Amino acid sequence: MLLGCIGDDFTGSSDLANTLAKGGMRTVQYTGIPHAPAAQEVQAGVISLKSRSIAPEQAVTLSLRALDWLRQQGCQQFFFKYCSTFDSTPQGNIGPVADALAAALETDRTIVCPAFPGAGRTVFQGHLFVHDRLLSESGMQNHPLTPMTDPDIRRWMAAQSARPVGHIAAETVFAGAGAIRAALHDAPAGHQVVDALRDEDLVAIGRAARDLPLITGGSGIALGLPENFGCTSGDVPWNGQAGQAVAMSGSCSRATREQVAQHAARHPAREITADAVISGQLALGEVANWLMQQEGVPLLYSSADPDVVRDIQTRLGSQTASAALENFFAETARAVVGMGATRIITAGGETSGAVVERLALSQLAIGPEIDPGVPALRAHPNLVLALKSGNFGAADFFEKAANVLEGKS
Ligand SMILES: Nc1ncnc2c1ncn2[C@@H]1O[C@H](COP(=O)(O)OP(=O)(O)O)[C@@H](O)[C@H]1O
Ligand SMILES: O=C(O)[C@@H](O)C(=O)COP(=O)(O)O
Repeated sequence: MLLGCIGDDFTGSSDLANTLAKGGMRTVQYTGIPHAPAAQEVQAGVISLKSRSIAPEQAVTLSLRALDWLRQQGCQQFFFKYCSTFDSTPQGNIGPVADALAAALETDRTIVCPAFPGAGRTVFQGHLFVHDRLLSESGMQNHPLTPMTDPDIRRWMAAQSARPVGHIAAETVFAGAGAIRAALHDAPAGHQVVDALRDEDLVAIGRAARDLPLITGGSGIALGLPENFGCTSGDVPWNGQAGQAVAMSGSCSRATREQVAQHAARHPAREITADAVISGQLALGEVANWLMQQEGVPLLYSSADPDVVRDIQTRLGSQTASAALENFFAETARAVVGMGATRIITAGGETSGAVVERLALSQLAIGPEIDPGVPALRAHPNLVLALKSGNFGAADFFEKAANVLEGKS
């Protein structure tokens, strides 16, 4: 293994694995820290953790254990993947995990770059934009677990990290890999937030980061990495999977809410609420049966508007509401797979993590891209998945994913 990656959630990890696989690296996504060595042919290993919204010290412990395993596989470079909308709180977990990984790798400098222009995320003057809005006005200020209320990544990172936070500005990035490498070399020790507006900026940053032991960022920054290892892009093979498809959405992000509305107009869809789950009104077996009996691509969703989420969180507490819903989706996924569902589509990082952990899948092979940042994944000969990041995908994502998983594009 050449490149060892640690993703702080499952959708983000599949996003990164997608970029590396498209870049020609033989990539595997591991669900949690593997118990056995990697297969010999794997060049990039992406360990998915559900560490974005847990206590910082737990996230650090898990990430260091993942690092140990990746080091044992012989990796030459390490990548800490977080969200392109920098999902975190002033306590973490990006800063504490980046600090701990840098300390373990005995490196005094690394880069911080959530940019992903293909999905509309750019960093300029140290500020993160989602399309033409600042992060804090993009809808991410209403995220149920990690509301992003400050678009200045230097300030948000500095709140979380014990290390100094610097900045490499767009003018330097536009001057190319040599200029970025020199800026990294001359910068004082610490984390450098790097501006990036275009894919070519990310490729230049990737080239400049060739000798850094640790890189941190969104999947965009991985665009330039396969080339550093002599890999060139190629087609990702896929055998379609027939059988029952089931979609589940626990994401309340803006893009997902649109996808849910569009899907519900054409396919069977059923809403669940935290109240119904917690009060025990909702019978898991009945919901699973309903999903398995539907035609088309049935969707189970809790996705709701910010005012509805705020009301539930005020009454129940955000952790209680999230845990109840994540657990219900995970148990439902286990039930429908037990009943023969072969294509599972989930929306939302935490939601997807809960589902994949409950399905006890050890690793996922990377297939073709469904929409930017979302690959088709094969868990085993009878089960394929798509794990959609909350804000990714076109309005018809669920139907499109079911088709790509089936081998119809
Ligand atoms: N209606 C709702 N009310 C409160 N919390 C919700 C609701 N629907 C989903 N959630 C919770 O919000 C969180 C959404 O996070 P996640 O699944 O990571 O989505 P995203 O990828 O959009 O961030 C999950 O913990 C989920 O259980
Ligand atoms: O970088 C991204 O935006 C994604 O890869 C990602 O991490 C998304 O996380 P969720 O929106 O929580 O699914």
